[in-house]
Amino acid sequence: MGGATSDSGALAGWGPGPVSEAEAMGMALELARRGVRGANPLVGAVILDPAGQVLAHGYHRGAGTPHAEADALAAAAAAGTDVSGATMVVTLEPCNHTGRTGPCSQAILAAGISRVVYAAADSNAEAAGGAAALAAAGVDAEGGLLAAESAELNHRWALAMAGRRPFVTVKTAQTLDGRTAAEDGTSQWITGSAARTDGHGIRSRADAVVVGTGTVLADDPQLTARDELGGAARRQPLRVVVGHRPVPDNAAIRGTDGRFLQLDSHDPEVICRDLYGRGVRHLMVEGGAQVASAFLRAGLADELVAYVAPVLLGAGTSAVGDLGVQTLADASRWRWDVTDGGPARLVGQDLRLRLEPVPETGATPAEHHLGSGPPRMNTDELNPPRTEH
Ligand SMILES: NC(=O)C1=CN([C@@H]2O[C@H](COP(=O)(O)OP(=O)(O)OC[C@H]3O[C@@H](n4cnc5c(N)ncnc54)[C@H](OP(=O)(O)O)[C@@H]3O)[C@@H](O)[C@H]2O)C=CC1
Ligand SMILES: Nc1c(N[C@@H]2O[C@H](COP(=O)(O)O)[C@@H](O)[C@H]2O)[nH]c(=O)[nH]c1=O
Repeated sequence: MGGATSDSGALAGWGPGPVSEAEAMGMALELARRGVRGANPLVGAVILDPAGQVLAHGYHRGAGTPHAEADALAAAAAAGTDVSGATMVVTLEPCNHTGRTGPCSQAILAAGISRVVYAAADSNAEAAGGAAALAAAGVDAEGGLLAAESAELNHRWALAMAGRRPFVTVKTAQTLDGRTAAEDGTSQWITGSAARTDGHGIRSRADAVVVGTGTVLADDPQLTARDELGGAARRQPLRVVVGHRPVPDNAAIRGTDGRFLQLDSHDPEVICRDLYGRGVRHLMVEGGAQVASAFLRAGLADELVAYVAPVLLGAGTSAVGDLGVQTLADASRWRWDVTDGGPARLVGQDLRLRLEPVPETGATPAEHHLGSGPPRMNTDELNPPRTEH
């Protein structure tokens, strides 16, 4: 029986023969890395027949889209592949709750999967319990295979979950010399329309977008998510202003849809706690420099997305302000994020860079990325360039 895949590309780098569960987990981790960061963890799944042949695979494409297990099951169903009696190898414990999608534990049971091998347990209390539910229904559920690799992939997401705060993406649009505005405060536009549309893609995935009063008074931003033609995206974030000064009654950010909020605080922890209480699980910080720096100083930046324009200003506002770093040894160090098509991509005329904080384990970025798991797939083939989000 032929294997089904959720992508047009096959699992490049892996031969057609049977694989072990550990090798399948390696595949699932590579699939997970295709996903996009945000409110949900990156997850990949591979379905094996009893002989170890790959029947189907899938991954999670971000909040609101099918989970990896559902994606793999859908791929199998679309190909007419019977997965009853098969093994689901997945990088995260299957969820047991109805969020924006249904519980994976139920989908797995309905498909007749008889064994589930997962890597890391789900640290999201709202979704956990899938393994126990599966075991109670007679499925052979086993956790822990390559758990460290899976946990490492989602280390910042897990930190956010444990802290009961949103996953935070800090986005900047900057010049080659790291400026986000000219000396007179003008900043529209540093990056081109393609990069701005890409940034709107993050807005539409995020639950809330935050700027400081300085940005509101300087730019009068709309802060809505819009497509390349300026049309409203289907999903709109809550528009949040932080700071003491009042937001003018006629400010564009107020809009007319009621999705506007001002928080009279300078403290990122307070802001995160408040927004989490309002259901915000992915927060995008759009600046300006003072607010972005405050999140960085507080260790509350889980992802950095920098759009770098081929422009020099020589003076003006720096993308980030004082981080309390006096000497190089104290520098805030980041690593390139290899997920979601890779850390660097040309978007129109601008370069989009994506980074994540180095986990505090002492391992080097290379050690983190390469891990010590089973043989790896060809990442180039797994990460085809994507043109939009
Ligand atoms: N290219 C880009 O990516 C972007 C560029 N910009 C540009 O940046 C400039 C504005 O920068 P900036 O003034 O830094 O803008 P901010 O949006 O960071 O606003 C700063 C103000 O926010 C309030 N505030 C809230 N939290 C904090 C905090 N933790 N620390 C300090 N202040 C806080 C304070 O005002 P209060 O007294 O009211 O409390 C402060 O004066 C503009 O020229 C704008 O065009 C802005 C965003 C993105
Ligand atoms: N200048 C600048 C950005 N600036 C950010 O976008 C906000 C304006 O959003 P809106 O009014 O919705 O179009 C502005 O206040 C600031 O937060 N973004 C970018 O992608 N590229 C740019 O060159």
